[in-house]
Amino acid sequence: MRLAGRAHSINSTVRTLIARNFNALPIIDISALIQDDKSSSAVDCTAAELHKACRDVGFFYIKGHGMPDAVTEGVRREARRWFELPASAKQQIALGPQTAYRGYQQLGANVTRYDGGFQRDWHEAIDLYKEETDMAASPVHGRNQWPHHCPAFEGALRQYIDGCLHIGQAVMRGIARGLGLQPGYFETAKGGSTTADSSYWVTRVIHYPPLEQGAATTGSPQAAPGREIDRSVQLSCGEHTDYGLLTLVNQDPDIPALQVKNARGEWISAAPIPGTFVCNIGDMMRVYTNGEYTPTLHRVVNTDPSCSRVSVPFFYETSFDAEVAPIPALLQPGEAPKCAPVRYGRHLESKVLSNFELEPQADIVAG
Ligand SMILES: O=C(O)CCC(=O)C(=O)O
Ligand SMILES: [Fe+2]
Repeated sequence: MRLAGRAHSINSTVRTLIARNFNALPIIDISALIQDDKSSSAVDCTAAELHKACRDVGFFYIKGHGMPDAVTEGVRREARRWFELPASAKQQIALGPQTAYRGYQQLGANVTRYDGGFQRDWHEAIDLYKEETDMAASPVHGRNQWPHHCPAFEGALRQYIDGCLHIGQAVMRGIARGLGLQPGYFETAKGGSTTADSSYWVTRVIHYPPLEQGAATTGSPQAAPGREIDRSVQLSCGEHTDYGLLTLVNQDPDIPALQVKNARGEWISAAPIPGTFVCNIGDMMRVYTNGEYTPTLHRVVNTDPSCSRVSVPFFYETSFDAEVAPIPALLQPGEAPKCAPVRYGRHLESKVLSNFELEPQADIVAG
């Protein structure tokens, strides 16, 4: 791994393409990182595993993360109850530009854009973001719309977010170490701040009904005339990469729905494994590593005809204002940066502002 020096014996793009022919996702025990024993050789081994997984797959499971099952299961159980509420109750915290895109998105409001159009994703969700103090600085800055009328759900969510921040920080320290950087690199690299408190975060609580319901509404005349793509396969969530550093996915057991694309174009199942999170790296890691780590396309297809699925992805990010650029120490002598610098918050805004088609859809009844 990096700690022993970085031998670029073959062109890194060629190597990435060869390596990305994965058929399964690695499972990595991160308990040494959670214990934060800086001198432990177990930490070095874990860092090496993370490096290989980020470079060759972009996805991996983590176990030994320390979050009790009661927390991961509790947040999904309370979410499921909340999504069973009548549509009118859920719409009380509806998201839109006026709520800084925080709150409830009804079924089909989230879209995946393709050349020439978009397809509605067949899910409903609650979106929460870190609350920044300067509300005027961004269209996504604002107060969250917590499900106040369900205290058990709100409590479970807050506990879950605290735990995910801790796990995200530990995994990013391992990734930094695997790259041969100081373990705290992704904290100190954040626009001059030196505390983990500057990490931005996003969480999305998602409910995916079985897809049969969705198929009937694809191409409906009420939906954005002329622009919706009539694709034969309705997806729960269309293919995409994530926007930031690291995603942790807490998903319902027994319902394989998350799929990850390998270099041969095959969709590999990231089926649930009890006690684990599925993790993946996002767009910012490509820039930081000058393309050595690339985010992997993934999608969600809930093919179970009888069960809806709940997942609660947590996105552990760099600070909102971070100027993300290839890390000089990761460049080979004479290697030019090929990834243009990007400000994380601007990247997030551009994605969030194009994620939704919020006009009323007369044919879709959520709840
Ligand atoms: O629900 C899942 O398993 C993953 C969802 C996802 O990819 C996302 O929200 O970015
Ligand atoms: Fe994703």
